[in-house]
Order: sequence, then C-alpha cells, then structure tokens
Amino acid sequence: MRIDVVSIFPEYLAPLELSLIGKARQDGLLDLRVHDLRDFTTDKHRSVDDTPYGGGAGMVMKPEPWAQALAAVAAAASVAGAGEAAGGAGAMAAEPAKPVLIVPSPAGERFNQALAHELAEEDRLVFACGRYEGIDERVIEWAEEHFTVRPMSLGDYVLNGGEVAVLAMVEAIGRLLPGVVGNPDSLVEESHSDGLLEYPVYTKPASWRDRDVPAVLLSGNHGKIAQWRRHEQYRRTAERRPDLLEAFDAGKLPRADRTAF
Ligand SMILES: COC(=O)COc1cccc(COC(=O)c2cn[nH]c2)c1
Repeated sequence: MRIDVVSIFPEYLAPLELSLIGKARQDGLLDLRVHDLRDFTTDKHRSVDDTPYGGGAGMVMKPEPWAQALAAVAAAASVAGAGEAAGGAGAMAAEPAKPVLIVPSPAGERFNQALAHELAEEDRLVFACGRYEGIDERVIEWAEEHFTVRPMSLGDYVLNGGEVAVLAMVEAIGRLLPGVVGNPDSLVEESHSDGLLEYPVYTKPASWRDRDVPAVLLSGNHGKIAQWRRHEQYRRTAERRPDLLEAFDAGKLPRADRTAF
C-alpha cells in the first residue's frame, strides 16, 4: 500500500517512522510519503491561508496550494499504480482506480474498525491535513475528479489540525496490512473485531496485591475459558458501550447470556 500525507507540519507525522509502522515501511510493506503543503505555494511567504469570505474568526486554507499538492500526489501515485496495474512492459495499462482522499474533519463520516479494514484493502490512500478553520470547500469539490473523497471524523471533538487524526488512522489501517503485526491471530480477538469490546486480560503473577486472576483462566478448560471470555465481552460492552450492543439485539447474543446482566 502507498500512503501520501499532505500537511503544513510534516514533522507531526514523524512518529510513523517508529515501531510497527516504521518497520513496515523499512520492510517495504508500506510506502508512506509525507509532503509539505508549503512546497506547493508560489509566493515568497509560502502562504497557505487567508481570511474567510463572509467574515468570522480564524483563517481558511487557500485552494490553489491544495490543488497543486493533490494533483502532484495523484500523478505520482498513479504512475506507480499504473506500473503495477500494467503488469510490466507491453501489457495494456489498466486504468488505476482513483485513490481515496481522506480528509480528517469534525464534519466527516465516523472512522471505526470496520472502516480501517475496508481502507486497508485499498492500493493507495491520500490524507489531507486541514488546519485553521478548514480547507476551502471548492478543493473538496475539485478533488472528486481525481479521488474518491471521504471526509472522516475520529470523534465528536475538534482538533487543531488533521495530523493527529492521520497518526491514529494510519496506525489503525497499517497494522491490518499483511506482515505488519507479527502474529496475525492477535488481530482477530481484539475490541470491535466482532463488534464487541474485548475481554479483560491477565498475566503473571496469579496473585498480585491480594488480587487473584479469575480461577477459570488457570483451569486449563478451554471451553470454559472461551465461554467466560465471551461473557465478559458482552458484560463490558453492555456496561461501557450499550450503543454497540444494539447490533447484537438482533439475536446474535445467546438468550442464556443475555439474562446474565
Ligand atoms: C473539509 O475538511 C476540512 O476543512 C478539515 O479542516 C480541519 C480544520 C481543523 C481541524 C481539522 C482536524 O480534524 C478534526 O478536528 C477532527 C477529526 N476528527 N474529529 C475531529 C480539520
């Protein structure tokens, strides 16, 4: 997968050089490139924002630098994509699908684990990091020609820019790519993988500051352990995220477990 990120603070994305995502980049599993929006300005002040039409506080990101940056990214990425799609010299160059342009925004669709899985299937992702009061809306309209544009929200709160949201989304998506996480089994039983929160986990010592690990986990009875874990998932989800449990009201939950809380 190739990921391009455009930001006025490229150094904000430095943490993506670390740990699992950093190793995935070194191993060639993930081709991640960060671009400085100011490199696509033409004035000597390299300005990227201006006052909002209609008045109001704050500044709005100018459209032209974004169009220049996104067009450059689309062109560069599509050359790479076309090479892959063409299957080498001589083959008919298949038209690569438009890359997905994700714009972190409080006004976006809600990012979640299902979307992380969906986006992990894409060949290319481009992230546009807004700042100030946002990006001139005409950029979003214009971008539809070159991209599938998806404004995306991490949650109902406001950040100062899209970079923090990109860090979270790239980690959530990148860790799902084949070969990135050592043991792919660890991706199966985790919160939200089956729509429920994950069960509590324990390790040595069996007794710690007068608190014991639940005995069933030391029993070696794998059927009982699986049953206990499943029940804990339902109990925790009901307690902390009843909204998620709605999806399980459709009878996915065995009636016996349901009466337990
Ligand atoms: C068209 O889209 C835009 O103009 C986006 O512009 C902005 C402006 C300020 C801040 C952000 C960052 O996103 C969030 O705050 C956010 C994402 N998830 N939850 C909160 C983005």
